[in-house]
Amino acid sequence: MKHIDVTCAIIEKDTHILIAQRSESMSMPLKWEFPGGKIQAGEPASDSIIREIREELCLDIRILAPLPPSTHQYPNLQVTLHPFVCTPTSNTITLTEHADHQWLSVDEVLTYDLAEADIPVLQSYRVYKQQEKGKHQIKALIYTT
Ligand SMILES: Nc1nc2c([nH]c(=O)n2[C@H]2C[C@H](O)[C@@H](COP(=O)(O)OP(=O)(O)OP(=O)(O)O)O2)c(=O)[nH]1
Repeated sequence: MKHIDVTCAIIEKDTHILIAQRSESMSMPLKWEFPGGKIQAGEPASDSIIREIREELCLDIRILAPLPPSTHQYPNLQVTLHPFVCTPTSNTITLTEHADHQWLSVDEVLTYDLAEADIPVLQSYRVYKQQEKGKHQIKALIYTT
């Protein structure tokens, strides 16, 4: 069974995150995903995601946090996704491979036809956001007491 390691970016802007639609000529045509791609031999995952987002979206990003890797078994392929929560550091998106992109709330993302491997990634992103919210509440408590 073929196994690949793939980085993907959950790019945040305000309260929305970006998903991209795979083109008809890609594998898993027209599925929606977090943009990214295969990690090259010897390449750190954090370098891979910055390279992939530059190549696919012509966008510069800064990594805010890694999320836990998640492995999914497709019928003929095993994919381990290495997700990173990111913020854009440049303004314009130009798609070089994908058919479309959308900025959406997490609830809206769930209504799109996502690649199956991305569902657990979205769940860990929800957990991450809850933890971040908790940290901010603790900080606010410390500064107001
Ligand atoms: N980039 C990305 N790929 C994903 C996600 N979820 C998911 O199952 N995949 C799969 C789709 C592809 O099989 C693989 C990523 O490889 P890739 O983006 O380099 O795809 P590709 O079309 O170049 O691959 P290939 O089949 O042409 O070799 O991982 C995701 O959120 N982001």
